[in-house]
Amino acid sequence: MSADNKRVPYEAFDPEKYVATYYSSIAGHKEEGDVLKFFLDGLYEAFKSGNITGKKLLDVGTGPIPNMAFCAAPWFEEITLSDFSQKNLEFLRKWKDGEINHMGPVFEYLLNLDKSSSIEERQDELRRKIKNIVFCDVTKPNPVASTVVDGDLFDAITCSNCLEVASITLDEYAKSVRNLSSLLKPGGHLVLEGALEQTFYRVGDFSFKCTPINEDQLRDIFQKEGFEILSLQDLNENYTPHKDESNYSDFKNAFAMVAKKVE
Ligand SMILES: C[S@@+](CC[C@H](N)C(=O)[O-])C[C@H]1O[C@@H](n2cnc3c(N)ncnc32)[C@H](O)[C@@H]1O
Repeated sequence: MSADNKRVPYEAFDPEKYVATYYSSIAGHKEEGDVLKFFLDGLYEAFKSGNITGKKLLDVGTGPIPNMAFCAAPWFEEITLSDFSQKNLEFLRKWKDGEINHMGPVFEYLLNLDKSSSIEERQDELRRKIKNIVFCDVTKPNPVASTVVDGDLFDAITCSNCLEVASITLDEYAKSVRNLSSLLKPGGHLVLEGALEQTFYRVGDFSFKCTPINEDQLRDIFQKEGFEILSLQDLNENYTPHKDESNYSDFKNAFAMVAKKVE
């Protein structure tokens, strides 16, 4: 674990509690409004056209949940999942080996939108295409050093609810964007989702600090770091908002963004 991240005690992140709190049903946690549905709809929208495609995909800060990779899998040959927490990496390996099947409600919801094939087929495809499950620290240059050999960069990166929790200041957030960008081919896509103006979120008894970034700051950072923003949605009136009083997190809004690294 890096020195800087000692202040981010990710050994306290309990994958089972996280899944039980935020992903046990498509309604998500009752204090969070419709944010899970919004994130999943955003993923479906990003990938449904097939325009985001290529050989190698990296998912950053996967946590115990490969939902972004699930939507991307039909369009890529090789997938790398990554996370800072060894507990999450172990959890993902167990899921890939078929020892855990915790993704039912999320996969069902996504397949209902795209009506392509059965959950079993899509889950098998994803498990087969996942080639690496590796440690990642987005706050460091070359965040997944072990998987980028001879400058063979990724065609696309997906990342949800990670950048704002991996950093505490906007400067750190911008550095993490730069670090991610260094892994992406020019012209490659980034599909990013997350919380806006969130200062903490809780897993079990543990409260994790976040950078309370807003939409203008987000746009500004990505444009300065050499991305063209192709789409940026936030929670609109179609979704139930987050409760004002919540023990679990304090986000004011959420976003789903597709951006392209300028060539
Ligand atoms: C709120 S969870 C999000 C998990 C999943 N992507 C989702 O959307 O539900 C945040 C994740 O970011 C990971 N994380 C925290 N700091 C990180 C860092 N410096 N580099 C990479 N991942 C990090 C945590 O281990 C955790 O799995």
